[in-house]
Amino acid sequence: MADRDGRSLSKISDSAFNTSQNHRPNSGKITKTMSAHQSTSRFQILKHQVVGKTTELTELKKKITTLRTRKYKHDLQREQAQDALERLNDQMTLREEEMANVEENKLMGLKELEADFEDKKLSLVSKQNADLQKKADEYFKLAQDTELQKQESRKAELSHLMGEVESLKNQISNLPLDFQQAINDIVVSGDKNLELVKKEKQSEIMGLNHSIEVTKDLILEANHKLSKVKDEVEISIGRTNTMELEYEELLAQWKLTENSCIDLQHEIDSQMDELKSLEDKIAEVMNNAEMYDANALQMDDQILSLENSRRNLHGLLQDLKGNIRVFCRVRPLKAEENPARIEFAPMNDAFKEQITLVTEQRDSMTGRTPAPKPLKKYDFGFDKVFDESLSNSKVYEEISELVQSALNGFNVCIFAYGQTGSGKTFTMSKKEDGMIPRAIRQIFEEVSHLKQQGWEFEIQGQFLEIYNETINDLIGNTYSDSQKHEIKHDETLMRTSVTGVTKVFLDSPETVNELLAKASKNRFTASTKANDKSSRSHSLYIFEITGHNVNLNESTRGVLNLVDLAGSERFTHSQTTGDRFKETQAINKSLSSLGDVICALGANSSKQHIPYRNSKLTYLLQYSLGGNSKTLMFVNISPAHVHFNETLNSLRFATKVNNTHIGNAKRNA
Ligand SMILES: Nc1ncnc2c1ncn2[C@@H]1O[C@H](COP(=O)(O)OP(=O)(O)OP(=O)(O)O)[C@@H](O)[C@H]1O
Repeated sequence: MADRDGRSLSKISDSAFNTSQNHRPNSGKITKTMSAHQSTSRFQILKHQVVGKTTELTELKKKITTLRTRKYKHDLQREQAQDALERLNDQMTLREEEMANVEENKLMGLKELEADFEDKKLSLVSKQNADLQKKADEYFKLAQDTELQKQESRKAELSHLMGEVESLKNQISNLPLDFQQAINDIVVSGDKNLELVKKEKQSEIMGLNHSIEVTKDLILEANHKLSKVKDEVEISIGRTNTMELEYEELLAQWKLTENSCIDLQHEIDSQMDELKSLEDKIAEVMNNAEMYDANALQMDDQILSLENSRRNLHGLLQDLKGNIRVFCRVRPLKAEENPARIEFAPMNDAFKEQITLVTEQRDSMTGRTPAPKPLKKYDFGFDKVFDESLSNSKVYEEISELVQSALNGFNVCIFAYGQTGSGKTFTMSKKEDGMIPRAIRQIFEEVSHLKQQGWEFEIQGQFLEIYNETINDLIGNTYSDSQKHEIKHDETLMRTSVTGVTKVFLDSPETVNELLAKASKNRFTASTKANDKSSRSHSLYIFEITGHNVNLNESTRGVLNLVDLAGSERFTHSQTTGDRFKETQAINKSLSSLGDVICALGANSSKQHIPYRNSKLTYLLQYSLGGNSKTLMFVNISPAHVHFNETLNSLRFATKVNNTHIGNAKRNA
């Protein structure tokens, strides 16, 4: 209830109570607990960050391991490919060597064959020549021997010898032919042998050629495989290069990551330190909080008792100010109005604010001011005087305590009194700015504030008007002049109700504003039908506020009546008959009844009859005008000189009200 206290006691100077409210230990406890909560939530955030960073680190490590495995596999493949290449190179070298050997063998075989053939040929020829020579030598020797023998027996045997020689000659002639034949045979057989050897060697050569062809095919195949392997090796080398680049990139990335991991680790470490110190602080705060909780319980009791004192002090302050107060408000002169104006000379004294009406003494016949200008002054004193420069917000500052009283369980009546056009509606109902919208906002703000201190409030509203002593419901679905609404009083509970008038539960300023708009629309519709009736009807906005506090075991019920009265102007000649006369009569009756009731209440005699029944207005407000209530009347006045008399009358009526002192107000039970 600090605001309640603050607001109600702000007017009391040197109020140590107010100061102690602002520094009460309970608020300290809340601050420390909040700081403990903040530390805890900061700790949670840091923890969350640490978990996130650790996960990131693990992911990066996994990625690096995968890449390392991939690199290792590629390296292995590359090495295998290089081995295969080397093996193929070796095979190829072997094959080439084999092929060279085969070629060499072939040439050597051929050379051997040729040499063999030549040797055999030469030995055969020399052998035949030697045989031939030998035979020739033998035959020559034989011939010589025979010659010698024949010389002896030549003659005898000449013929025989001659025959024999002849036959021998034949034999000799025949001998070379055989011999030739034999040589020929030997050559033919040598050739045949040579052919056979050749054929043999040729078939060997063909076999060798075939194996050379096979070897060539193998070499071709090996070359083909080799180029394939080379291609693969090229690809593999390309891949390896890419992978090496990738690997280097990853390595750089890994380095960076490692660095950021290190930074992160540092950050984590420092955050962990921070967390640790926060945890220590939290533990300390929690310890303190427990201590504060214990103190808080004690404080709560003190607050409850202070709250009671505050309420009593607030009541006392209101009593000191008097239960009926009058605020005078002067509206600005309108542009379209005659510039001739009443002069006001406001001045303050210790208890009242003074307003002095200064007017020229005019000649009643000519209406002109005779020279020199004699001035006439009328002095009035009210609780407050607001000059035309003051805004509604300034005015509201002065009434907010009264509105607060309704929440504290008092009946409050705030009237706006004055002639038509003097600023009553501007003061009371101006959209969002008037006393009614401002009071609504304050009530709902206070209700939500007091909720924290265990107060639960219920607000109900009735919006109605009194025109020609007839009550109309301004927010019912069937606004109609003909509908009869009766005022009922419960004398035991001191409560008033009006039959058939809509009573709504109000749960937000928005709901109230919607209803105010509806009420104003209904008034406007009716006023256009009935020749500006709105100026000649009283509009009443009644808020019933009930509250209960379980902690204090206390209940309150206050009624806030906000009333925009009908124009207070007197009869004019044009109003002596017809509806206007009736209207004016009804307004005058109700306004003078209001004055009479207030005066009777001020007479302060228990036996004094209070004429509530003299008008619907006073009868309806019976329980809100008595000693149990607080009343504020705005007297709205115009500065236009043309309204001088009405202004004077308004100020006189207000003075009558202001001079009344009704006993101390009591809260409703
Ligand atoms: N304090 C003010 N500052 C500026 N303008 C004002 C002020 N008071 C009244 N007015 C203006 O004066 C005119 C008359 O005011 P308003 O309608 O509030 O008078 P009223 O007394 O309620 O009249 P009625 O009895 O006809 O309802 C309006 O145009 C209003 O805007």
